[in-house]
Amino acid sequence: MKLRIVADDKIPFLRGALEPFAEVTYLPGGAIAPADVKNADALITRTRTRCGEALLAGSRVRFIATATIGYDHIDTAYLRRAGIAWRNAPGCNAASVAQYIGSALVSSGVELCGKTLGVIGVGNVGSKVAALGEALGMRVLRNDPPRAEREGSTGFTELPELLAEADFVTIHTPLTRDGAHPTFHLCDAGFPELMRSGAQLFNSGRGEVVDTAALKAALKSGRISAAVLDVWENEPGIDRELLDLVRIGTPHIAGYSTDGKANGTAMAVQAVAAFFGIPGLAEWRPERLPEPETPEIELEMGASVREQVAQALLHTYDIGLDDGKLRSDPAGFEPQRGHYRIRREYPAFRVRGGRPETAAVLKTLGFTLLPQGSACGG
Ligand SMILES: NC(=O)c1ccc[n+]([C@@H]2O[C@H](COP(=O)([O-])OP(=O)(O)OC[C@H]3O[C@@H](n4cnc5c(N)ncnc54)[C@H](O)[C@@H]3O)[C@@H](O)[C@H]2O)c1
Ligand SMILES: O=C(O)[C@H](O)[C@H](O)COP(=O)(O)O
Repeated sequence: MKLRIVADDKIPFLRGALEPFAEVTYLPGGAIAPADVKNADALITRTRTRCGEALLAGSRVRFIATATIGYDHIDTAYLRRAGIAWRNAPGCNAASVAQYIGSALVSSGVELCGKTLGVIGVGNVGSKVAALGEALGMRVLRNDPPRAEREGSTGFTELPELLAEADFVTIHTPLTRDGAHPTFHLCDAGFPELMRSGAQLFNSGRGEVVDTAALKAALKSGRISAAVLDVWENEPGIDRELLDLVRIGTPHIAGYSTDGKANGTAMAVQAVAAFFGIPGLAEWRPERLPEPETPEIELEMGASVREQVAQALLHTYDIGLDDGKLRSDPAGFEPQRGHYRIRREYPAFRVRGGRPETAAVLKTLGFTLLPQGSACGG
């Protein structure tokens, strides 16, 4: 008998991949109910399907693949008890989040070179964000107590010191509520008090890592000068007053590059194939990603290095577009995610005409450099 798989209908590139081997039912992630999964062997999910006892008790599900990095929607303790195996997609959209942070930084209007970037949570995403900061000429401080415990403290900074020194603080931890270093409300009322005056706070980890009331108070008092939020407590019912207070607010799309989505889908398909012993899918990937609308960037002659780098980064990802859409329709949080545009990462773009220093930065970030005056695509 064919395998039965229930999959979230908003996972791009998935349709067709497993159909030769399985009967696949596509459903809206947030609406997947016990009756839908009762006779399924496997689920392929996103963050919108809460995978715990309420959904899975009495089902025949043996495997869950989530096409996402985060897995706080999965009750791993229950799955262990129930004998259900699971996989996430580590690193799949890390470069996408770094692209998001790149646009958040260059759109701040601040001269970044020489400023300090504090990265909290230095895993797949945080490491890429740290590398981006260094490519932009920033001094980078890294805070990651679990890593510091495992690897030794060299290269890591204690949180109070990071907060005292960073001009930009960016959060990239998972959401955890127990263990030695829980992150739930890591940014509480005391956190802004430790931040350097004039500093900005970015959160693209999980909304619940930041206490909404504390952040609102800190923004109102000016203790934190500006915030960029991609993730929120209680999504999609976000706090409208907080949205009004932040410099940039987006509907949890930092990881939504087309490349990141394709990676997540590929890792989920490969995980299902490995678990059930399906042949021929160990290297499966979506065939070809759509090209960016305008893959070539002609940098403005005479512009400064800072302006040219900002032009290139914002060309690949215009963060203001997502901010504008959310502000004009905060209730459209989920539809804006569900119908997200094609957004390619830096390596899908070719640049021409930059200053040598600009070219060096963009090359480090993965852009292709075109010689001056070369033919299209040449
Ligand atoms: N906004 C988005 O679209 C988006 C996209 C991808 C990931 N995420 C979120 O970002 C998180 C991080 O992703 P990742 O791929 O880097 O995960 P990861 O597991 O590779 O890295 C997380 C790091 O955080 C560290 N950490 C844990 N607790 C900490 C604490 N209390 N203080 C400081 N550091 C701590 C861990 O040691 C680890 O190194 C995910 O769990 C997910 O919730 C959001
Ligand atoms: O954890 C992740 O990978 C990201 O937060 C991801 O962008 C979540 O996307 P979703 O499953 O909510 O579409």
